[in-house]
Amino acid sequence: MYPNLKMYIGGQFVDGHGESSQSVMNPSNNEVLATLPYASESDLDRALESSEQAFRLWKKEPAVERSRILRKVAELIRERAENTGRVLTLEQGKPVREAIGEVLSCAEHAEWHAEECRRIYGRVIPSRKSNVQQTALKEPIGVCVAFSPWNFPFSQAFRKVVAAIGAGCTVILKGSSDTPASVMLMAQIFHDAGLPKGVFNVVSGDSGMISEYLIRSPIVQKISFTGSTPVGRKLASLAGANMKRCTMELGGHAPVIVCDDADIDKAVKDLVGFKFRNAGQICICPTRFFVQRNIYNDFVSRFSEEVKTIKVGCGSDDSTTMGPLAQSRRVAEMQKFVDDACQKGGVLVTGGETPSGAGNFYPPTVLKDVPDDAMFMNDEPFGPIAGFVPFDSITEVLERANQLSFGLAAYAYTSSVSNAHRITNGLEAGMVSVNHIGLALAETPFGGVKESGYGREGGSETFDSYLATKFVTQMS
Ligand SMILES: NC(=O)C1=CN([C@@H]2O[C@H](COP(=O)(O)OP(=O)(O)OC[C@H]3O[C@@H](n4cnc5c(N)ncnc54)[C@H](OP(=O)(O)O)[C@@H]3O)[C@@H](O)[C@H]2O)C=CC1
Ligand SMILES: O=C(O)CCCCC(=O)O
Repeated sequence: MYPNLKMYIGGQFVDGHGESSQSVMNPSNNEVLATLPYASESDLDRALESSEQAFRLWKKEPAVERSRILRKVAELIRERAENTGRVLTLEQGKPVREAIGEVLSCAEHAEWHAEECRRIYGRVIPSRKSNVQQTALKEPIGVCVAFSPWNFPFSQAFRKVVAAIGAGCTVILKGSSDTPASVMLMAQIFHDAGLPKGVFNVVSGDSGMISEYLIRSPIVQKISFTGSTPVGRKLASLAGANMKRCTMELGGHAPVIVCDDADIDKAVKDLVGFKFRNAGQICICPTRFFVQRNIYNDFVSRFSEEVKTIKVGCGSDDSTTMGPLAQSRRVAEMQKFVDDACQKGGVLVTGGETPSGAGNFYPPTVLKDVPDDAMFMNDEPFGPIAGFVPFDSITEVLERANQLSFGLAAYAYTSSVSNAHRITNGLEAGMVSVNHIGLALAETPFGGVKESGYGREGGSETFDSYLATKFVTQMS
């Protein structure tokens, strides 16, 4: 089931020539799945050269042809979703239904970009002289490099690749070392859809060496990264020093505001479902739960009762509703968040204890009365922990929700139009969802503000960072 791992360079699936190697682990049992190919500098040079050569032709490829290939990609994604999802679960751990859903969502991303890439319009600007024609052209910027994470190993990589290719750019992808098969199977789909060689390359190995080498290359025009804010800061600095354009999709610490006039049943169902999806390893995951004081205790107990229905287990088991954490190091991290919150006065309501045995399992955990100085309320837990605090007024809760340097997603539940208006206008976030969980669709912009990054993926903004505007004025 788990494939033999290769890189994809110049239209061929190849081994790495780097000296080191690394095992890819199964998070459900900590067993070795495969050995990760390690790129050498010469491998990276071949990826750079093939991308640069391919760009010379791909940038002139008519949009209708780019669109046709992306539609074929969507078709192949749907055909291969079951197998791709099951492989994704083996290396990342999420329940197989979630994994298949992640892969299928990329068929929608492919179709969105197939439609939108035919609407990359320039414009004619009325000139001051009758014999002068002024036009603003949109042109693909060139060879791009994408660094994608392990939490949504297929969809977070796909968002970058499909936008670059749809815009007429070429792209070198370095997926997470923990989840390499997902991006290799993605390369196979683009290959089988007839994408010309060199338009899409996949490399793997030492993240630090690869990013340093590629970002310093004069061939590369842009980078896109999804991952932690500390790594994002490092890559953005390197990109800045080398004058590369950047898209940064970084960490988050989403506040949830539940007003006393909310539909409690719906809020509990929605929020438990999304909080513990992917074992909470989602950058837009609801994390700090602010609940209005007069419904606080009732909400916490109803939320916790719902949490107890979650079935933790191996992602390949169809009855599992929450899998393990992707890496073993994250289990100790979770315990640190819980112990610190409790030592500082927080109350453990359910979960909160590291189980024994194989696999990176950690129970869905609910904390209440979490003090502001707790690690949990300041650093991104990126795991299956919900922390509750009461609030009294909208003014107070907006101040607390905006307190952190993160600004990715935020949520609110209220039946009051004026509360919804005040909250959506008052929150410092790139995305706000009110009375439902409605983010990360192909047709809607995805991205953050403050230290959650910049740039947008998806929506009508999706090609912006892969295009340059050329102004042409011509006297006849
Ligand atoms: N915004 C998001 O969607 C995501 C955010 N995160 C953040 O990361 C934190 C924990 O994940 P963890 O993996 O431990 O975090 P890291 O910051 O160590 O790694 C995050 C990602 O960045 C990559 N990476 C690390 N160093 C470099 C580098 N020098 N050059 C290029 N890529 C690099 C990693 O790839 P590799 O594994 O191959 O080294 C990994 O995919 C979470 O708390 C969360 O904040 C994580 C995933 C997704
Ligand atoms: O956490 C991220 O990297 C992106 C979240 C996407 C969520 C989704 O696709 O449903």
